[in-house]
Parts: sequence; C-alpha cells; structure tokens
Amino acid sequence: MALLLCNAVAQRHFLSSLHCKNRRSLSIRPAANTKLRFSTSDFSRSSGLRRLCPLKSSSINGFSIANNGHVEQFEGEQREENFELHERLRKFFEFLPSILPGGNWWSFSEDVEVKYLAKPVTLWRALGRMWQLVARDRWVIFAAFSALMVAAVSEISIPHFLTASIFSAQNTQIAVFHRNVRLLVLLCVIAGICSGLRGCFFGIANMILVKRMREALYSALLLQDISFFDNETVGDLTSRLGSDCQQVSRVIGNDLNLILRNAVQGSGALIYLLILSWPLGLCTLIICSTLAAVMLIYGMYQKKAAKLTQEFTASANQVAQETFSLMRTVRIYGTETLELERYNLWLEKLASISLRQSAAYGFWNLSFNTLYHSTQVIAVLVGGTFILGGHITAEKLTKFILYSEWLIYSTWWVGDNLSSLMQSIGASEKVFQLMDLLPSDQFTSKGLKLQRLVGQIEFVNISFYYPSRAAIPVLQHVNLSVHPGQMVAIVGLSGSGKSTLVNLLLRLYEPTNGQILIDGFPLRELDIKWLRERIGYVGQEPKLFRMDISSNIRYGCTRDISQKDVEWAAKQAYAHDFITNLPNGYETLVDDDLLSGGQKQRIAIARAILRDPAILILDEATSALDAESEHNIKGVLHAIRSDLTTKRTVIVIAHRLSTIQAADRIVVMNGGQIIEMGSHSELLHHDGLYARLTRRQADAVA
Ligand SMILES: Nc1ncnc2c1ncn2[C@@H]1O[C@H](COP(=O)(O)OP(=O)(O)OP(=O)(O)O)[C@@H](O)[C@H]1O
Repeated sequence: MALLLCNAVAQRHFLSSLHCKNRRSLSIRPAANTKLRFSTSDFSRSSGLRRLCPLKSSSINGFSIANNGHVEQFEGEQREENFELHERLRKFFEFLPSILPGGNWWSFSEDVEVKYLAKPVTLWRALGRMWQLVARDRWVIFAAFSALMVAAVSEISIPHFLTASIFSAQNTQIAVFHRNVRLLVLLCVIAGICSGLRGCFFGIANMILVKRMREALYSALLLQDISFFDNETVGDLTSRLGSDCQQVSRVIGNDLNLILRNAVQGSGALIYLLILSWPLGLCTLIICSTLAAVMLIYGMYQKKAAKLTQEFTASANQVAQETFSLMRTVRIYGTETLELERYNLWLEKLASISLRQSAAYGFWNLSFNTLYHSTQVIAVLVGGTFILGGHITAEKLTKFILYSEWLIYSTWWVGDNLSSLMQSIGASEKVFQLMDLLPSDQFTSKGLKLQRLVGQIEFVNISFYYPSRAAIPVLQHVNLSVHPGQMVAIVGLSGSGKSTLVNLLLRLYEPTNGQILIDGFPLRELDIKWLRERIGYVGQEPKLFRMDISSNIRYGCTRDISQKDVEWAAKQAYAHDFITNLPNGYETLVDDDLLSGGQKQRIAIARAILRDPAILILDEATSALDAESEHNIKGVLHAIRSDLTTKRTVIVIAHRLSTIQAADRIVVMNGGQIIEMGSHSELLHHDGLYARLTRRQADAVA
C-alpha cells in the first residue's frame, strides 16, 4: 500500500512536471507574423530545470514570453507538490495503524446510522425461526440429514481404504488388496449417490424456507396500519422481500448443509487421528482450534458487514425505485446527474464495506494457509521422528497426513460457511423484525355487521394528528353530521384537512380524540371490511393496477359481477366510449402510465359505482376531467343521488366550486377546523371564505 501510494505520488509529480513544460511552451505566443528565434541571453540561471524556463518577461522577434512570473509559479508548484507529498505520507503513516488488526479502519460504526439497525438476532434464535417456517415439511430436512450423514461417513472412510489398498498391494497381500478395493468402490458409489440426494433435499428445504419467509413477510406487511407505510419506503420494503430473503435462502441449502458435512467429516478425521497417534493428533487439534478462533472472529465480522450491506442495498434500491418512478420529472428537470450522485452515495458505502470484507478475507486466508502448512510440517517432523524411532509405520504416517489435511480443510470449510451463515443471519434480522410486527387490530378484532348501511355519518368532536407528525394537529374539534341520502361538499384551502377527514371516515387512521358514528354505531365497533365494501371511494390521484380495464373496474368488488354490469358502470362514469376506442376494448392491458389522468379518474368512478355503495366519497374526483366530462359527472352525481331505489350519502371534496353548487350542504374548512357551513346561497350571503373563493374562481374563469 505504501508503495502504491508513493508510486501514485511519483506519477503525479512526473505528470505535473510534464504539464509545467507544456505550459511553458504554450506561454510563447506569436505577437506578430514573425519567426521564432531564441537568444541565450533570454535564458539566464543555468541550473537544472530552470535552464529551460525563461526568466524575464520579454519579446523576442515579436513573440511575447511570459518568463519571470512563470518560474515563480513553477517553484510554487514544486513547493506545493512537495508539501502534498509530505501530507500524503503523513496521512499514510497516520492511517497505517488503523488498518492493523483491531484498528479503527475495520470498524463499521461511522457508516451506520443507528436507525437503520434492527435488533440483533442470535444464531440459535434465527435458526429456530427458520425451523418454525420449514417444520411442516420436516421430512425433507430429515431426509437431507440422513443423506448427509451417510455421504459424510462414506467420504471420510475413503482415505483409510485408499492407503490400505496401496500398502496391501505394496506388501503383495492380494486378498486384502481386493477386499479394500471392493470396499473403496462401494464407498465411492454410496458417497456419490448420497451427496446427490443431500444436495437435492437441502435445495428443496431451501426453496420451502424462502417461499414461506416471503409469504410470512408479505402478509405481515400487508396487514400493517397505513401509518406504518408513512414511515417505510417502498424501495426498502421490496428490498427486504427480494434480496434479504434471497440472502437468507442460503442458510439451509448451502451454509448449514456444508457446515454439517464438514463438521461430521472433521470430527471423524480428528477421532481417527487421535487413534492413530494421540501426540500428533493433539498437535493438529491445537492448530485447528487456533483456526477455529480466527474463524469465529471472522464470522462475526462478516455478519456485521452483511447487515450493513443489506441496509445500504435497500437504501440504494429506494433511490433507484424513486428515480425510476419519477423518471418524467427527472428528465424534465434534467436531474439525471443529481440522481446518479444520490445513487452513487450508497454504492460508495457498499464499496467501502466490501473493501473491508475483502481485506478481512485476505487476513483469513493468510491465517488458514499458515496454519495449514504448519500441520504438514509438524506431521512430517514429528511423524518422521516417530518412524525413525520405530513408533509408527509409514502407512500410519501417510494416513495421518491424509486425515490431518482432511481435518484442516474441514475446519476451513466450516469457517468459510460459518461466515456465510453469519452473513445470512445478519440479513435475516430486519426480515424477522418485520415479520414479528403485529397486524393492525382492524384485522384481528371482529366487529359488528349491520343488516344494512343507511349512510348516516357523524363526526363528533374529532381531533387528529398524523402519527408521523405528532406535534402538528391536522384536525381540531370537528363536528359534522351527514344525513342518509345527503350530498355534502367539503371545500377549503389546500392543506386544510379535507382529505384527512375522509381518511378517518375510511378508518385508514384512528382519530386522536372524539369519535365517528356510522348509522349511530361507533366506527371502531363496526366490521371494517363489511363497511368498506359498502363505501365507494375515488381518490385524488386514482391508481390503476397492471391488468385489463375490465378487471380494474371490478377490482375489490365482492358481488357477482357480469361484463354487462361492468359496462353499465363504465357508461355511468362516461368511460365506455374511450374504452371501446382502445385496441382491445375492455380487455386492454393498462397500467398507471398508459391512460390520461381524466381517463383514470373515470375508471375509478366506474369502479366506485359498480360497488353500488351506500356512501360515495369523491376526493376531488373531477380535478382531472375536461369540461364536458365534468359536466357529465355532475349528471352522474345527480343520477346517483336521485336514484329512488338506493339512497346514497355522497361526500365530495372539491376545489372546483362549480361542481358542488347543488350540494345539500357545503362545509368550509380552514386550518383543520370547520369555519362555515350552509348551502351555496347561504354561504355567498355570509360573505366569508367560501364567497371569497367563489369570487376568485369566477374572476379566474373570466
Ligand atoms: N400521511 C401524512 N402524514 C403526515 N402528514 C400528513 C399526511 N397526509 C397529510 N398530511 C398533512 O396534513 C395536513 C392536511 O392534509 P390534507 O391532505 O388533509 O389536506 P387537504 O385539505 O385535503 O389538502 P388538498 O386540498 O391540497 O388535498 C397537511 O398539512 C398535510 O401536510
């Protein structure tokens, strides 16, 4: 590293001197159309590089030469370079102790913000959790272990019969030789078959583990309160489901499988070595114990590194996901470089972790190689002395060397796979933490199902703040009654809490104070699924799923629906015409980007109408519609309200006040409070905020 650093500095030094020369030649500029002739008097001071540099500012045959200042500049540059070299060397020597084992370069603490870290999971707890997930199919695990045991014992017996065959042939013991070779062939066949079965069964167990883990995680996430999603990012959650689960997937199929195989074989080899010669066996055991200690430290380090890698990968994914989903905005504002930098920030953090992991791997390999070769040297040294003393035979020593190699390699494999296991366990921490989240009590408590929903809504003294912004009250002491069949419009300035009121009615959040009554029953006591099935909702920015239009309109409707019903709803929402003009009509595959805002809103309105809701909520549903469609939708609203068979309560949040003039009641909100309430004419007469907003919009149209 020191050499590299010095090389880099030397290279820079050389390049900058070239640069200086180039600049000197460039400083000679033709002042007129004259020939260039230098006289020696123009160059004084004859020492070193300075000989090449002109000293005085002069004009030679019409060429102006910047000289004296240039030399000073050159000297200055040289001083700067020397200083830089010293600085670099100083920094390097300061840095040197930090990269020694135990130095702070190895510590990850600076790279982590505490909030990213999940609670540590111990190895046994993580394995216990994984066992719970695969326990239903425990036969696969048992089959895998049985195959592993048979394969491991067969494999570990091979060197014994191999050596015995060679030495029996050398001693011309033909019968023993044939028996040993037959056993050798049998062991090879058994080891081959069982290894295959072991790999296959562990692979199946792995697949089961990952599938169940993703299932459990996904269902735990789906059942969280909406406020949970206010704090978590999509990129982060998808990263947990994707790469984290994939990383954990290595645990059974790869890590445990190989650890167990090598542990069995290593133990077999050790027992055999101790039987062969206990002093030699003990020497090997000491070396292996040292290796195991190094391995343990290395494994812990890798676990920590893996945890951080997962966190940073999730953050990088989050940036990429956000950028891709806002690609149009990025393109229009030309922020590609900025986004790349944002992504690069996380890539650099990942690279820094990876660098330390590679360095740690280097140390680990160094220890292994040193210890491995010491076993060989000790075996030859001590074993050779034993042979010379007539204590053991050459056959025994050969077996000893073969088995001690086996033992040390098994220890190495166990170490390598243990560190991989630690990485997987590190990756599993956040996954388990998310899996342990309790589902929202909306899914656990059984609520009341009324015979029918009439549509009486009462907000009684409602106050609310979002859990993610506990200090800012969004609604304060809101009291509002909506009678069945009434159409109530909510208007107000942006951010006044209109959508929040609807969010509480849909029970996406719970009020901080007060309560909401539906048909006289507290909202909390009603079966929320039952209630939501009877509410039609069109949001501010309707989103479509990547499926055909017909399925998008049917989405979430629990009634039996025919294609005719779908088309009826589409006609009511004035969506039928544009749908039939699409290449595949109702079968056209759409997603959120393929339709205009107005078209998406009409599909969302059709979706809401199809549910035949007792309560219909339109949150600025007309904001993206053209004037004609808006007029049509006003007609739909009117039709829905005057449908005598089903009385619907309609709540409309609108910025375009022209759409809600016919509402039974208009509620005006400001700063989370209701400040005015009445019919259109009453509010105009009152001459408050509503009248002001109406005048402003009329002026804007004029
Ligand atoms: N999920 C959320 N977490 C935290 N604060 C929120 C959340 N949603 C909205 N807010 C805040 O609550 C306040 C009221 O928002 P709300 O969406 O209810 O206003 P609005 O009247 O519907 O506005 P607009 O007409 O612009 O849609 C705003 O200050 C907003 O920043």
